[in-house]
Amino acid sequence: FVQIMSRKKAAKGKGSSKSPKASPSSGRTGKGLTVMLVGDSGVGKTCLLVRFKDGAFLAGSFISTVGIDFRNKVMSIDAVKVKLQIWDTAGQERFRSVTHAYYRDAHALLLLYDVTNKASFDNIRAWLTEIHEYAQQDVVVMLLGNKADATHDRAVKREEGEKLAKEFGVPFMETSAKSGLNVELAFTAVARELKHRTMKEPDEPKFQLQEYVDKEMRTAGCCRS
Ligand SMILES: Nc1nc2c(ncn2[C@@H]2O[C@H](COP(=O)(O)OP(=O)(O)OP(=O)(O)O)[C@@H](O)[C@H]2O)c(=O)[nH]1
Ligand SMILES: [Mg+2]
Repeated sequence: FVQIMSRKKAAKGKGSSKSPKASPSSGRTGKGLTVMLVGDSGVGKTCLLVRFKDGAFLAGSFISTVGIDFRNKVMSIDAVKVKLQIWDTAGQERFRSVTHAYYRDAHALLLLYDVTNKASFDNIRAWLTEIHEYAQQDVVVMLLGNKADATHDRAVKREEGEKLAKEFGVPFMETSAKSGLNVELAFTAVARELKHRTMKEPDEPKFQLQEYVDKEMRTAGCCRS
């Protein structure tokens, strides 16, 4: 198996996990929780990750990810440190077979479409089929409508995203890598869900991901960023 890295990472080589070899075989063996970003090319997966990791937005020219890229981030959830290993996949069709190899080791998937690109939304069904085929049955999936800041170019209504998510029984929210809207929340929500699963007390009620997300958004007012 040949490791392919994005050009950006190859050039910079900083901030990424030291050993991408840890995957795909050891995703469930103490390497932390693995969260994989999937969705069409250009929907903003890399930007979402960079926003989450570095708090910055990559404006300017679009550098499409080649193969797969890795970033680690430690989060503190209820005073417990949770290590997330985040896999940023290439959305381009020609890298699909690379991505397939990683699905089974992912604990959570953030599935993105671009609210300004109807085709990326229409492809969500195909992505869900692919997930069903390659990922673990108990994988946590969350649907994200990214680029929510781009009001003038919007092509997919928030309600459409909500409806699709409901149909497939997955939690949903709109995000923006540009403004930062819900970026932290998206990762926190899946990390919480995964933490609950691994450290479950016998009497503890099941963690309700969508309820948590809705509550967090309410308490943050209309525009959490
Ligand atoms: N307005 C706006 N633009 C965004 C946002 N997120 C990403 N973009 C832009 O969308 C383009 C694609 O972003 P990327 O993050 O590189 O897309 P990707 O999903 O990683 O694409 P692949 O690596 O090819 O799969 C870039 O030009 C970004 O500047 C967002 O939240 N709002
Ligand atoms: Mg990318």
